[in-house]
Amino acid sequence: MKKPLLILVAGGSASGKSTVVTEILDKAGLEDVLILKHDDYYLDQSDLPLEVRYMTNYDHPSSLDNELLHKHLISLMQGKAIEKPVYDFVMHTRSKAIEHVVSKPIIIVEGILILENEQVRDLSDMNLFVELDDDTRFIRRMLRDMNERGRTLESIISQYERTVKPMYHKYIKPTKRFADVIIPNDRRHDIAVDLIVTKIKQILGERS
Ligand SMILES: Nc1ncnc2c1ncn2[C@@H]1O[C@H](COP(=O)(O)OP(=O)(O)O)[C@@H](O)[C@H]1O
Ligand SMILES: Nc1ccn([C@@H]2O[C@H](COP(=O)(O)O)[C@@H](O)[C@H]2O)c(=O)n1
Repeated sequence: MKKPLLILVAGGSASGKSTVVTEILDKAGLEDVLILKHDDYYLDQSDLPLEVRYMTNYDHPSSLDNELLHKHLISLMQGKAIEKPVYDFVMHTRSKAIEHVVSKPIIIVEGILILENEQVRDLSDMNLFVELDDDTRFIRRMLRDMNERGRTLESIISQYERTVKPMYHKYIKPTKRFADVIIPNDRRHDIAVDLIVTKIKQILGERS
């Protein structure tokens, strides 16, 4: 098996990381792709009471199990399968489920802090950063968290002010400097997507 192509996709919460990844894959006509969410690698907190878990700073690098992610990426890059944790956003911890995940020729990992860890960056072939202003991201996150993550408006606002916004500016935005391409999600970004698609095809061609 050829070495898989690893792409890391960072950007603030609700900046459009998943949406842009879908756009890239559709445009490239790529199907044999493994998409991993860094969110699944939040540390297990099942030993803590729920009230304490509510207060965890989920936008700080220390909330993520990068050691496990790194180990899993090494295995996947060697063509081996992994047993991946599955995160439960309602209970704020890992769920009891474990997912058996097989390696694919293209591996994409999305996450707010995916470009923060040097060991993970060292494995990557291409780093992308999706950019969107704070206000639009806040509105999109609010709608998503109420509809999909079981949150109240009050909890979304207080979490945003306490951790999401300050951590974005302290830890997430600075990782833009590690990006090969910055994708603006508040205006046309078809040129950025085309360049990325061309580069993916070039690397895959060289490896075949
Ligand atoms: N260009 C866009 N225009 C309008 N809505 C968008 C756009 N990009 C993403 N969204 C919406 O914003 C929300 C967050 O997008 P998503 O791709 O899930 O972000 P992320 O993966 O960064 O958290 C989703 O509801 C998505 O449909
Ligand atoms: N228990 C948790 C864990 C994480 N979050 C938030 O998720 C955001 C990252 O996910 P995106 O899909 O938005 O990139 C991050 O900003 C955390 O605040 C949470 O609310 N609860």
